[in-house]
This record gives sequence, C-alpha cells and structure tokens, in this order.
Amino acid sequence: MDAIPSYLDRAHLGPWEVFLEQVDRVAPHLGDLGYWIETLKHPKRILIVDIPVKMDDGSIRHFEGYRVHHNTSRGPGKGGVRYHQDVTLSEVMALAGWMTIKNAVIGLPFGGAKGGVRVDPRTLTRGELERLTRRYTSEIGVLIGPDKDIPAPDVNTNEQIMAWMMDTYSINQGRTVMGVVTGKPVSLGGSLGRREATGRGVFIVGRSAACKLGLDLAGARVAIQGYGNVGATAARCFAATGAKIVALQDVTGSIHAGDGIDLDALQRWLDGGGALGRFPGATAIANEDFWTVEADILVPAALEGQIDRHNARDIKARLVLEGANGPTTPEADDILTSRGVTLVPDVLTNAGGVTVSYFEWVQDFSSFFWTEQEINERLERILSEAFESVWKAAQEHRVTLRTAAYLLACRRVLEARQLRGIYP
Ligand SMILES: NC(=O)C1=CN([C@@H]2O[C@H](COP(=O)(O)OP(=O)(O)OC[C@H]3O[C@@H](n4cnc5c(N)ncnc54)[C@H](OP(=O)(O)O)[C@@H]3O)[C@@H](O)[C@H]2O)C=CC1
Ligand SMILES: O=C(O)CCC(=O)C(=O)O
Repeated sequence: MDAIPSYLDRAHLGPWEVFLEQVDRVAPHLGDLGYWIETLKHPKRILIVDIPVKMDDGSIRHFEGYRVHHNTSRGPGKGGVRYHQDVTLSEVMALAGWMTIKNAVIGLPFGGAKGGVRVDPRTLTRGELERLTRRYTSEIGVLIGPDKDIPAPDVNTNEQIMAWMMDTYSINQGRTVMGVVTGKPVSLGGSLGRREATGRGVFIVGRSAACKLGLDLAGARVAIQGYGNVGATAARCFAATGAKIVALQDVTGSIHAGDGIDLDALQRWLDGGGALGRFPGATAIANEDFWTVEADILVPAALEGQIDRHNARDIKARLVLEGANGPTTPEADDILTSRGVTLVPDVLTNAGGVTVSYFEWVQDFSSFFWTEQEINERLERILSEAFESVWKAAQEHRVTLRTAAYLLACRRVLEARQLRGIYP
C-alpha cells in the first residue's frame, strides 16, 4: 500500500488504516473522479509539536501534540481537538480524514482537520491544563486561523479550553480573533446550541433513520456507550420523545434498566460525584454485556474501534447510530450489514456539532448572532436533507449508508480537487 506514509509505524496503522479502507470501498463507484482518489489517502500536512508544561510542583513535563490538515480542497481545515492519554498520530490523521468526508457530506465549505494532545487531562490541575492548552495553541499557531483551520471541542475538551485557545491565538496576533475556534462560551462569540448540537444531531438523524425502518421512537429501547457531551445529550433527546434509555456505559462501567434509566436521577448522582457505573437506580452489568443488551437502537458515543468482529455478531439492535468518530471497524461493518442491521455512519450522524460550528464561524464573521430557535431549525433542515441524500444514494447504488455518504462526499472533494488542479 503506497498510501502508508513513512512516518507511521507499519505494525500499528490503527484508525488511519480504517479510513484508507473506507476510501477504498468507495473508489469503484467514483467513475472518472477516481483518478484523483489518492489525494484522500495522503494528508496535506501534519504538525507534531512538543508541549513543555511547568507543573504545579515545579517540575517540567513534555507532552506530544498534533494538528493534521487532511484536505483543504473545499475550504479551510475544520475539526476538533482531543485530549486523551491514548492519542496517536494515526488516530488524529483518521479523525482529520473523517472531517473531510463529514464536511463534504453536509455541504459545509470546509476541509478536514483535527488535533490532539497525548495527555490524560484528569491528572492535571486547572492551572496545568491552561498552560498546556496555551502552549499547544501557540505551537500550532502557524497552521490555525479563521481562514486557515478552525479547531473546536472533541473528547475531553470544552468551552473553557476553546476560550483559552482563542485568547492565546489573539494575544499572539495582537488583536481579538473570535473566529479562530468554535465551541467557545456564548459570552465570547460562541453560538447558542453548539454545546448540544452533536447529540441533538444524533437524534435528528436517528429519527429520520427510524422512520425509514418503521421503528417508532416512543417506547424504543436505546443503549448508549459514552455519557459525555454527545452521549448524554443524545440520551436526553431520545428520552424526550418517549424512548427508553435501557443501557449506558462510560469508563466507570456499564448499567442496565429494562424499563429505562431515570436520566434526572442519574444526573443528580453524577453531580454529587457518583460514578455512572455505580448508579444505584440501575443494574451494573459487565462491559462486554453492554453490547448484547436487548435494544432497538445502539449509539456508540465514546471512542474508535468499539464495535469489532468480536461483538458485532451479538448486537441485538436494528439500528446503529455512530455518535462517536470511527466506532466500527470495517470487518464489523460487514458483519452488521450481513445481519441486516442498519448503520448510519459517523460522518453523517455526528455532523450536528460541526454544522453549528459553521454557524458560529459565520456569526463571528458578521458579528450578528442568531437565536437558538434559528440555529436549531437550520440544523434540523441541513441534517435532514443530508440524511435523505445519503439514503437515496444508498438505494440507487445498492451500497451501505457509509459508502453512500463517502460517495457523495468524495465526489464533492475530488471535483474541487480536479477544478483547482495540481500546482505547479
Ligand atoms: N463533542 C463534539 O462536538 C463531537 C464529538 N464527536 C465524537 O463523539 C465521541 C464522544 O465525544 P464527546 O462526547 O465530545 O467526548 P466527552 O469527553 O464529552 O465524552 C466521552 C465519553 O466517552 C466515555 N468513554 C471514554 N472512553 C471510554 C471507553 N473506553 N469505554 C466507554 N466509555 C468511554 C467517557 O467516559 P468518562 O466520562 O467516564 O471518561 C465519556 O462519557 C468522540 O468519538 C468524538 O470524536 C463527534 C462530533 C462532534
Ligand atoms: O465542531 C467542529 O468544528 C468539529 C467537531 C469535530 O471534531 C467532529 O465532528 O468530529
């Protein structure tokens, strides 16, 4: 495979290899545009930075950070920043590639980018976290900017971290540059609705998919892995339509309640410092049993590679909604397809976040801010239309929803590539 770059350890290709395989699966459907397909297998630029941080005890620790521009044919790079102890270059490359596809599926005028720092933020004090964030922002400052690459939140990053990033970039520029990141606090040029947008989008897309399958959401049983920004919001949206959240999982464990978990009681438990895995209002189950619970809808909303060949055969749900990026391996994709399970891919299901990030970027440029109702109406319309296009393409080409989404996206990206040409 000449698409494997020399800087990746061939033995540990990880998520980037998954992305390459997903691209390979769409290639036969691209016609003449297939001529340009290699462009998607080669990230445009990669920056690896050293982040020295003075710790509260006076010592200095070094962290490794990344920012990857996968493709900018359709506009500036766009994608979140992840803080996690297991972040790798392969993972950030794949996440950037998925952003290219996601932005194109939705029709946003962005390319794909992503960043990450290999750190467990729970081990840092607030001061250490701020210093890490500011140094990382300064180090990647050559790549980011409102018309170059606009970071946003992802796993373990939030509005406060975006505020520090915006402030650091602005200080280095000598002027306030609101539009350099999205997912900021509303009081600092953030958009209403951005915090909930990804989980809300999972619900909007899930509702459309359920409708196609004749699955009534009232009373539907939903299992969700990950109870962070995406998983918790999606759970609330599903519960609000009468669906039952029958199982949840986070790093502290898995819980089950056949009649539905009381989300308000769970929130009070979490606010009081309780761990989800020990919530007294549900039954604790083994993590591996989470995947086999009786459910109609399964929402992986944590990390990559969670649905694999080991658990895909036992999944009971008819509908899998990928709230996380890359939660399903290609092998598991095939197993689910052969079992008649409908899977709505990450690049569509979790695109609500970047869609409202786009709204935030537009609002920052114009310094004119929309109401939450305007934002949610536009989000609903854009995601529903994108879902219909992907569904239609899947029927027409007799491919999975993932390949259909890649088909629409790759056509847009490669057409832009073709029109722009190669310089020189
Ligand atoms: N935030 C956003 O706007 C977007 C996020 N996404 C994707 O959604 C996913 C979740 O992101 P987000 O909700 O923002 O992240 P958060 O950091 O808010 O939440 C992550 C959740 O996943 C749980 N988790 C982490 N590792 C595991 C594991 N090994 N097993 C079970 N649960 C685990 C965490 O548990 P604990 O809290 O106990 O650590 C937490 O509940 C990621 O794949 C992300 O890339 C996609 C689009 C946009
Ligand atoms: O809001 C954004 O710009 C990007 C969100 C993101 O990282 C993602 O969709 O995976």
